[in-house]
Amino acid sequence: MIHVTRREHFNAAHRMYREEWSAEKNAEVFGKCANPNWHGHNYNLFVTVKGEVTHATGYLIDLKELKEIIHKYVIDKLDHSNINKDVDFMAGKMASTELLCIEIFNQLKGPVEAYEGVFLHSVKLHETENNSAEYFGG
Ligand SMILES: Nc1nc2c(c(=O)[nH]1)N=C([C@H](O)[C@H](O)COP(=O)(O)OP(=O)(O)OP(=O)(O)O)CN2
Repeated sequence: MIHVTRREHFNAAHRMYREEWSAEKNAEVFGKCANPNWHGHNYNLFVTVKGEVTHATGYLIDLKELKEIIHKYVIDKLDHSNINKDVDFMAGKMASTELLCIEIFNQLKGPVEAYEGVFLHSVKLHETENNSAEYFGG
């Protein structure tokens, strides 16, 4: 069993707030992240797949193909987007690092595992240099 990781990058805007809460409560819970002016992050995404190496190629999966999957299902939707407003798989969800990480995993699981013998192991998402979330499914 080998683990192979592809790193990707996207820029996106978001805001942490709940419509049903007052401005005061949003500010109390989310601090500067609730500011009505949207703010952006330079996100770094790490997608790890696992399985056995194919003898003939020495590959688990061609990383060019993994890149294309990540772009089609995730990056093309998120890059230069407003996560709260523009991204179909985040509709109705809080734009936190945790939920974004989980939903990216859910987007990628089917397309990655359409490759025989390839399994999605984890998705790790850095919102800032210091803040990240990692999801292993389930
Ligand atoms: N559990 C979570 N907590 C927070 C999240 C989150 O997604 N999940 N998000 C935020 C903010 O959106 C943002 O990530 C924090 O920004 P900031 O405090 O500026 O983070 P830095 O790493 O740049 O700041 P340092 O304190 O200088 O490390 C807040 N909480």
